[in-house]
Amino acid sequence: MSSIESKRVQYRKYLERAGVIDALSKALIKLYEEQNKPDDAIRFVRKFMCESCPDDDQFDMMKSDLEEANKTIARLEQELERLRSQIKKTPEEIAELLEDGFKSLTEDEEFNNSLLRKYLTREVLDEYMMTTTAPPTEANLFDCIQSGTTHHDSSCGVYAADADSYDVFTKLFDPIIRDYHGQLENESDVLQKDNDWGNVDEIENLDPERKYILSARIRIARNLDGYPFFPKLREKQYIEIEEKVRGAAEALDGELTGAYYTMGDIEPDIQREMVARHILFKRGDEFLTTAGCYRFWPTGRGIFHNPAETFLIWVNEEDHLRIISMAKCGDLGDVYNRLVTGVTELEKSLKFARHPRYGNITACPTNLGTTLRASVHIRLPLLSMREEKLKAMAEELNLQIRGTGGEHTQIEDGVMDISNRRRLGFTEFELVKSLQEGIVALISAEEEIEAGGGDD
Ligand SMILES: Nc1ncnc2c1ncn2[C@@H]1O[C@H](COP(=O)(O)OP(=O)(O)OP(=O)(O)O)[C@@H](O)[C@H]1O
Ligand SMILES: NC(=[NH2+])NCCC[C@H](N)C(=O)O
Repeated sequence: MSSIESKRVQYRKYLERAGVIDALSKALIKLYEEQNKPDDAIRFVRKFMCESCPDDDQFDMMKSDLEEANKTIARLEQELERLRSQIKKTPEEIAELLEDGFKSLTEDEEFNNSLLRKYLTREVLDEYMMTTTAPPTEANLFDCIQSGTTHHDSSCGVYAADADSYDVFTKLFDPIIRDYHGQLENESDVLQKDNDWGNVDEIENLDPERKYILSARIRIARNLDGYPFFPKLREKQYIEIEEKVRGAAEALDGELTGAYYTMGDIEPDIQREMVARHILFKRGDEFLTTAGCYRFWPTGRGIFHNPAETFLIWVNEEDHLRIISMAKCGDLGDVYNRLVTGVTELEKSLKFARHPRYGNITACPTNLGTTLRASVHIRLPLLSMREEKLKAMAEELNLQIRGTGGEHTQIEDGVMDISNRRRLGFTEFELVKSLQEGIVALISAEEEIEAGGGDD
């Protein structure tokens, strides 16, 4: 064997060992995580890593390959750190994190408009300092507010770590929910009644001449009963959820017939291309990252869609399911119809979580209730140049404006994403209808400006 070949053999062995260590360390960390002994895990893995390294002679032979080997080890170390940061914290550590987060949030003079900032008072913090949700999840307040205390520019700033979080930390969540959805005056016990899809035929094509609307989309979120939300999901649960949703989706028929693609099997280039075509979610939203949304990526994540790409299910993004209906035109009626059929079918085989007060339950309080966001990508060049007028109309019509790259993106070339802002306290039908009315009003305003008026 030539010395190069021999080096390669050694190097392969070395990498194999690194692979073994990698797998082993992950398993170990998880085991120790259960027992709340992170340091033992790290020590054990490091010791194992040393024992498994090639001896000195072998090391000499692989010197030229050491850079690669080091990268492998660095990746392993990084993985260890990543896992370590997820390991269960002591109540004292949690209290310290909460104090620090509260301090930095309340002392920030520049970014102070989040709902978290508005409702996280000293009293609320003290009351929940040592509280956790029910086992086995045992989420603490920090699991819910970590994103908002890190990103002071959040509009909301909280995510429920499990369904129980809404009840256990109610003095924080309830006012946030009622404020966001315009229900501050509503004292009733039930803020969201049963699903009510209404008369689907009343929803129409909003732009039959295809002058303004490029596409329409309605999505709802669902979470499976009995599982925590993304901040506390374990790797095994990600896989279980994916399996359940996949099974239910693959049983759909007619126009909804499609295939499931697990994220790990979608090439990165293809993923990027699907994101650019607005059909796939992206990884990396900073608010979600801090809340723990991308742990164990790409495990359990994926997408189901029909060949026409008009019916899609996102699996294990922000919620366990995002059920989506789309069309490359303004036919909101067609989109709504398909969504209703899809969710009705899925409900037959999946048990979705509901809250007695808030209805369909989601990780983010802004999505509770109907969980429905109906949107159009619309070109309104004249109105978009009149920013104040557009903003005032959106406010009046309860609409939200985003860029077409998704949430937290900017409007480009007069094309924007306009959707209903509220999701709770109204029926599904009322919200889609209100988006319909809002879009009709915006198109009329655009036409008025086109005709030389509308600048009052
Ligand atoms: N009407 C639409 N036509 C085509 N694509 C759309 C439409 N509305 C949204 N999208 C696309 O869907 C993707 C996800 O959008 P975005 O993240 O803003 O909202 P979402 O999926 O409703 O969830 P969330 O509100 O939780 O962020 C993006 O690629 C966005 O461009
Ligand atoms: N995808 C969402 N849930 N968006 C709404 C809120 C996003 C972010 N946490 C904020 O507070 O600004």
